[in-house]
Amino acid sequence: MIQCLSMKNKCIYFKYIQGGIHLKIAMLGWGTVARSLMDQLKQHPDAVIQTAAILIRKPHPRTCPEMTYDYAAILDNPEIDVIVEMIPGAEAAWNYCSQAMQAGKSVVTSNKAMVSAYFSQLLALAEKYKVQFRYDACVAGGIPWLRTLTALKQTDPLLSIEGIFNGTTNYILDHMERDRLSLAEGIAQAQQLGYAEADPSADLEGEDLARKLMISAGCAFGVLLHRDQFAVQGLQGLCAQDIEAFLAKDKRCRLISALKQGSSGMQAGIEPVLLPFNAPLAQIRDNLNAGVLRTANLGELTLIGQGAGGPPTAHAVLTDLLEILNDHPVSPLTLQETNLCENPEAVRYYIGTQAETAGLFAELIQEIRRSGGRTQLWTVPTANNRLKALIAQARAQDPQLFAARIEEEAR
Ligand SMILES: NC(=O)C1=CN([C@@H]2O[C@H](COP(=O)(O)OP(=O)(O)OC[C@H]3O[C@@H](n4cnc5c(N)ncnc54)[C@H](OP(=O)(O)O)[C@@H]3O)[C@@H](O)[C@H]2O)C=CC1
Ligand SMILES: N[C@@H](CC=O)C(=O)O
Repeated sequence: MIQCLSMKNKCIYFKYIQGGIHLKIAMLGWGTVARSLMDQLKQHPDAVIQTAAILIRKPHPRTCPEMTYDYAAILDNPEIDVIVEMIPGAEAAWNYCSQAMQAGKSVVTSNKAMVSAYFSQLLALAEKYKVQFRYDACVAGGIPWLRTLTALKQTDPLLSIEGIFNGTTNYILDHMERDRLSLAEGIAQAQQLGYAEADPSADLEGEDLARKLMISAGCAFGVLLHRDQFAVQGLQGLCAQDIEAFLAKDKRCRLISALKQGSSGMQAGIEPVLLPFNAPLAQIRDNLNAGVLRTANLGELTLIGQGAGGPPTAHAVLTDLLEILNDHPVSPLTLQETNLCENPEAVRYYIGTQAETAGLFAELIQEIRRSGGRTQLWTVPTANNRLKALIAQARAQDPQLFAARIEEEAR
């Protein structure tokens, strides 16, 4: 029996099979996340979700009957309720997902490049065509981060979010320290483990984090951040001598994203931070992610879990699918434009660079040493914007410069 449930102008087809409700999906992509999703669908005790089609692209061969190169046929198939989009990059995915919603199909995606680039358009399409749009897998892999932000802000406005949201770079930092891997070896291992983006420079240079911060900002604060509103610094230039210098000072480097309501407005930043060994975020190992949120009444809440890789990401996709199947409503989200401001506090930085460039910081040096041809300096507390401007100038001279903000005490 087929029953048409009320999704206003378009129907989702539910089938009652042996007493269980059945949802038909089409997967877009057949990579790390899609294969893990297929495994989890097969393991699920109630066979409630059926994969009717898998969109692949040539020259990938059709290795099972569900595989197709024909997206139009997927869109035309009225039995397919949900498009599960798991490909890299914004543009092709946006074409697929926008067409899907216009065809009355709900969309579940793990694609943060697309969601961050087309966030308000995707929300508007879902509203217009009365379909569901779910994207929990886009941030922090298996941690229910976005759904927690969305739920909490309804009772208590969020004050800040921060944490570690890229499994690849956390894995690299952890294993450069523990196994003395080089940056290149760390990237290669993270790729093998299925943590890295198709283009791993998105992980290394922090663009993946920028996308995740933009999506988190929408769910936490209802704001639409644009990529050109905030600076991002990744791990480019980091070398073994830098790691040795951090250890000698009882510091551990982590790539931290933060978004907070300051006294003069909202501040956003993504950069490497040197944490004392006993800081909570310094304990985050391997590909784990840790999201810390603060609200006025709840205080601080930290969620730690698998942040990258097929199984945790597919788990988040499956959770979204089951919510659609169970007809859980999505909390309405509208995004407002906002202005960001600079952190006005004085900060200290570590800078690893070549001898010639180090001279730019002459007035600000608290400590300086040389190691293996690298000049390593620790600055005195200095106005944030002055230091950032000097670092940008120095990096133009030495692309291998690595800079990290120093956090003095564990918070
Ligand atoms: N891996 C992870 O830990 C996480 C990934 N994500 C996101 O999930 C998505 C998938 O990631 P992942 O599975 O790791 O990526 P993979 O690179 O492993 O797989 C991507 C798949 O998409 C296919 N594909 C690429 N472009 C197209 C296209 N235009 N049409 C049809 N198929 C296409 C690729 O096909 P082909 O083989 O032919 O290139 C491949 O099968 C990405 O958006 C990623 O950012 C999100 C959270 C975590
Ligand atoms: N490349 C990403 C994958 C998950 O979002 C990461 O390493 O975190």
